[in-house]
Amino acid sequence: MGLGEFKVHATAGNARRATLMTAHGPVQTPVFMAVGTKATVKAMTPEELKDCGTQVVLGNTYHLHLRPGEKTIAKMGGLHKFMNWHGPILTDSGGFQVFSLSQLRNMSEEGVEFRSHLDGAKHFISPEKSMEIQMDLGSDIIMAFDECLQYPATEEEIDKSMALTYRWLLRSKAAMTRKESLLFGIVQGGLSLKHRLKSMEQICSVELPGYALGGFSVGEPIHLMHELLPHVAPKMPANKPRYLMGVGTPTDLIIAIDSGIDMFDCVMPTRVARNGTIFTWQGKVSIKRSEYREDSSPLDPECDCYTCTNYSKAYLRHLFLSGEILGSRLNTIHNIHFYMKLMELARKAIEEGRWEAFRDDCLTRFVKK
Ligand SMILES: CC#C[C@H]1NC(N)=Nc2cc3[nH]c(NC)nc3cc21
Ligand SMILES: [Zn+2]
Repeated sequence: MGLGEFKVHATAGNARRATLMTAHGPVQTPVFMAVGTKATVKAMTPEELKDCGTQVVLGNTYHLHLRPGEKTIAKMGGLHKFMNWHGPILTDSGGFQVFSLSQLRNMSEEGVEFRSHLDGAKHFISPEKSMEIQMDLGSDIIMAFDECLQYPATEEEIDKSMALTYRWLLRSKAAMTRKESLLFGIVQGGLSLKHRLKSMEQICSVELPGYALGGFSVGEPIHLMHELLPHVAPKMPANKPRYLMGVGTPTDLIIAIDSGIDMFDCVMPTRVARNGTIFTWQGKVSIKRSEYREDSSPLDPECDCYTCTNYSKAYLRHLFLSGEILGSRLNTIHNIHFYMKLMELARKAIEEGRWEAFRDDCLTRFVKK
């Protein structure tokens, strides 16, 4: 397969089993991508990530630009070498983080001037600067620089923001000159089907190796996303990967795959693991519960991860209550393994013509508790 080629091997309704070829190897989809915002997936080594079935790790332009700086990472051989992760890396463009993390100073056609949330220093990011940062990092999949509107917003504000995001996509494409990298556009439009379809028309009119849906899971009731997805995702180019940004729970992933989404990322499995919430095939487990005080069983009897193979709920509860670092590590290993196993089984179910049954079984299992 050539760089950027997206080959669909099997379908089940809107669900697809495909392969995307990147400069650091093939990505089997549907895929869940582990979030490594500051050049690390928190509490896990790259070897542990690989052992859990991780294919793609996410990095972030905003955070890495502020610290340690993309020029430093470039001098150290690029982000793959710097973090010792030699599989595909996708980097977000910084738009979302500037709007959600920094003290926003000044928005213009040119770009965004903002103050660092770390030290208040002034920075400026534009489509060209975002592309330069992501190319310096050596990213395999580069996200276009988009304007991330805060919701709720008026019709006029949404239209204006979509038009700016479109103009910034054209500038991103012109500035992304690294031939090993794949540039993905980002469809905006909030929760209005009319605006989503209009943004999709604009963004997908630009020839690109992949397209993302942004602007969900930014605080809106998740059922609105579930209702919108079947009307939007299947209308995106069928021969290109579709990436749903920042989503989601195991239930969200199954529903989105059923609507035709191929790629996902979410901080949830790693974040909630550190807070003692464990995803299992029987629903969620809160390890701090007193019922687990002398429970010798693993987190999930149906899981074969390192944590479930070697440790009891009693021990993991003890580590959590004691605030031990090992507790975060073992819980994260399990949650990441769970998400990767869920994607592996989804890929097999689509390949083997069992998707509908697998989908329904998951939705029943995950709704408990
Ligand atoms: C509006 C918009 C938008 C999207 N734009 C870019 N560049 N990154 C994103 C990252 C996200 N993470 C989450 N949820 C945690 N929603 C996201 C949406 C975006
Ligand atoms: Zn496990």
